[in-house]
Amino acid sequence: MDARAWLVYEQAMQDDSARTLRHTLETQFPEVSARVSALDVRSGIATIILSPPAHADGGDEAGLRSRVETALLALDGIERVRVIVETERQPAAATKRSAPARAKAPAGLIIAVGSGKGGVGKSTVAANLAGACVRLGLRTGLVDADVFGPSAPRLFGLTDAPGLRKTDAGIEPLRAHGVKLVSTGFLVGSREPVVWRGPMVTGAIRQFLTEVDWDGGDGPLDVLIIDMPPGTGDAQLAIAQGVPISGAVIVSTPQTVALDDARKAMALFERTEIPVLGMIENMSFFLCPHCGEGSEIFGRGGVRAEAEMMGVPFLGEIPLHPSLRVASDEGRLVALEDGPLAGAFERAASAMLETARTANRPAPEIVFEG
Ligand SMILES: Nc1ncnc2c1ncn2[C@@H]1O[C@H](COP(=O)(O)OP(=O)(O)OP(=O)(O)O)[C@@H](O)[C@H]1O
Repeated sequence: MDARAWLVYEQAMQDDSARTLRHTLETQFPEVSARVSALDVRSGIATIILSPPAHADGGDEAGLRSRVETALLALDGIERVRVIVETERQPAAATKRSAPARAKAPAGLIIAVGSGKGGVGKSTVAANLAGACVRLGLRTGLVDADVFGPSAPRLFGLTDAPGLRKTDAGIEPLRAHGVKLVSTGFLVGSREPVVWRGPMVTGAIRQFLTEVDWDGGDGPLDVLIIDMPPGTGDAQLAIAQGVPISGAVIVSTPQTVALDDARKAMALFERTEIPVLGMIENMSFFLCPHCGEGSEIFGRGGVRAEAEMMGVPFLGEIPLHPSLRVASDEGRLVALEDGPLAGAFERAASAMLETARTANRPAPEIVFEG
């Protein structure tokens, strides 16, 4: 099966699982089914977003959630169930949300990291670019905006984290490897649920960009990286309207199928007037963990050629290396360790920051004399 056929097959399987899940809820938990505002199944993980319970006291919400989880876990192909319950917004917060959203920038530079298709390593690269920024001495934050497939808890070793809290100053980010971060992955199991309302994808992103206390007394962030969700442009629109975004970085592998999709991702950013800062080639070449030799198995250089063709900067190449996958699974950032991968991420991050700073520098004022 070629890569495209595989993706079609995978999508069909996901749709099938989502249908089975929906049917189970409708037949076994009609009261829950009526409250589903979003449902998604990906890689065996089911995410269900529920609107708030009808009664103010919530009834036995915890018991209900646990019965739903048990029933869904019994279904074929479901390995984990995440139930997120929205809570009603306070009137004051609602007023704040309708105020001009572009008022306050959460960081000096805000950089979205996107890709055309899943599995090219976008989240791994985004997390390690954040790590490289910390290594460069910058106050760094990361928004994991992939609502249905959050990766930050795993990549930052925070799968058992207690969950996000909301204080008077705003949502308190978690912290790992020197990076402040928020993710919907931290909402599940949260003891004090974050107030959550509105369409899930755009609502979550807007809230993460405008209601998080990134400063927390440490000073404002220098750079905020947004790990973008895959999609049709809703997320791009949400960030474009929410904050003064510096630009987007596109991660791609060198294969033709990935490059085709990267081009589409670029078009989505451009449509929402987010400048594309450049492209990064991930899994550029295989770096042998034994001899240190590189083998160009996927056709290294494809992304550089694509970037040149599209007229955007090429920001760097990250080799395919088993230690990167191992570190990611163990919640470590290779960008903060020693070795060739750290060097590759540092070079890519420096190029990204330089391009972002140039793109955000105000044009020189020309004064005509006489
Ligand atoms: N350069 C690399 N070398 C080795 N493994 C890598 C590399 N980049 C990513 N990986 C591994 O590839 C897998 C996919 O990476 P990741 O989850 O970051 O992709 P993604 O594009 O964000 O996918 P999705 O959109 O599906 O979440 C992970 O197991 C990750 O550890």
